[in-house]
Amino acid sequence: MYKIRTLNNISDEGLALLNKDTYSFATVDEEADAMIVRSFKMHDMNLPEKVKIVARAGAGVNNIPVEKYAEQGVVVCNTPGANANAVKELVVLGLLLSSRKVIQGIKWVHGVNTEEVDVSKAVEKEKSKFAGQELTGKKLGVIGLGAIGVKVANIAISLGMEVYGYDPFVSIESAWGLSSEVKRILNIDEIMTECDYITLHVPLIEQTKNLMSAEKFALSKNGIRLLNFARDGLVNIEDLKQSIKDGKILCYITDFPENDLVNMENVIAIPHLGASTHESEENCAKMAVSQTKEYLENGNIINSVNYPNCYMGLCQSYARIAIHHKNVPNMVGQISSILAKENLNISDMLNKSKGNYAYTLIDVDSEVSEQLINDLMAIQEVIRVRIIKGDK
Ligand SMILES: NC(=O)c1ccc[n+]([C@@H]2O[C@H](COP(=O)([O-])OP(=O)(O)OC[C@H]3O[C@@H](n4cnc5c(N)ncnc54)[C@H](O)[C@@H]3O)[C@@H](O)[C@H]2O)c1
Ligand SMILES: O=C(O)[C@H](O)COP(=O)(O)O
Repeated sequence: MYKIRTLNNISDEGLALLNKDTYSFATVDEEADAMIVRSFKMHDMNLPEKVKIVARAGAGVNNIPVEKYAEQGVVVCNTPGANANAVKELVVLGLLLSSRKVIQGIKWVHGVNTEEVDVSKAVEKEKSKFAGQELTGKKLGVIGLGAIGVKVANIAISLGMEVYGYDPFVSIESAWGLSSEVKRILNIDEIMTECDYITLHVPLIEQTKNLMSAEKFALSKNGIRLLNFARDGLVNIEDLKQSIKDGKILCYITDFPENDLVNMENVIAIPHLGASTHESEENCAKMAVSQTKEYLENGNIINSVNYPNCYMGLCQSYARIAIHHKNVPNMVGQISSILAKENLNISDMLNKSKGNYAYTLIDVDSEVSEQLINDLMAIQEVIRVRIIKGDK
């Protein structure tokens, strides 16, 4: 029986995939074999040793100490693309809200004193205050062409925008999905100088902190619209405030409100609703739960951000040995000589690495002794060893 701990509300449709004969819910952290999380900040948490996998039902993993967990032999996975459509749709709304004074107009309508004023007449008098601009023909810069950036770029093309895309690490899959009408930009400064609208779709990592700062705003035209549906921390808030005052930024629309921005003119702050649709929550939860099951039951790693993806299907031998270790030379040699010493026959094997960490899956034809597990754990670079019962 495996115990699952949820650190945020996770969609019931996803949790329903946890069959009751094999899974139950942990009420305290210490009981958990796996944790399923959305934006709960795990950095200050002491992760109990029993936890083997953390599944992020969503994209961003900056709330999880990914490297530290790798060192503890804990797999962290996310659900790439599962909420991309929901975010894309909100970005379209962001483009429109930053172009048309709809929010200001609605506020004005709600403020009309209908005891004294005929609103239908007042509308025609006042509406000129709320005139905006159209998207068609304007230039949009998309920074980050992953699951979300590609969808945003493509829909902007169909809205008649001229789209500039910047992503020095774009994947082949993303490149295949991108409209050929998107102009590939190799230097982010060109996005700043050319575009009327800029939208951010990169992860928050050390290299992207303060990606948008005074130096970049200095390059932009006056009156641009900046959309941030990716993360706070990507935009330097002090520099942003100054650029709004200077008229460089006509509208900053963000999914990540911060105290300094909440009541600022020309800022539209949304309470982190990018992924909050029924469909996206269901998609993310189903993916996170399936990946958790695959790892706990079969040792297979899918969509991991700190260990290599590794898939050997179901174990059709006697048992499967799953070994988390450092990515250093001679690990496979050391592991297989321990198996040979115990006269254990290998029927299938996979070894993969990602950065400083590696993972080896070995299917064996007979029982794995406690001694063998201890011998494997005694290898200095081995972090965790798990035995999974096979079909035979
Ligand atoms: N508002 C929300 O609710 C919401 C929902 C989902 C994701 N997000 C945020 O959006 C981010 C992107 O999500 P995604 O699903 O598209 O992720 P993704 O991993 O599919 O795409 C991220 C892209 O950013 C690119 N990138 C990395 N560093 C870069 C840099 N310095 N310059 C330019 N490009 C760079 C990568 O190559 C990749 O193509 C997530 O990391 C998360 O922070 C927010
Ligand atoms: O990175 C993400 O997937 C989004 O920011 C969504 O976060 P949430 O699951 O907390 O809504």
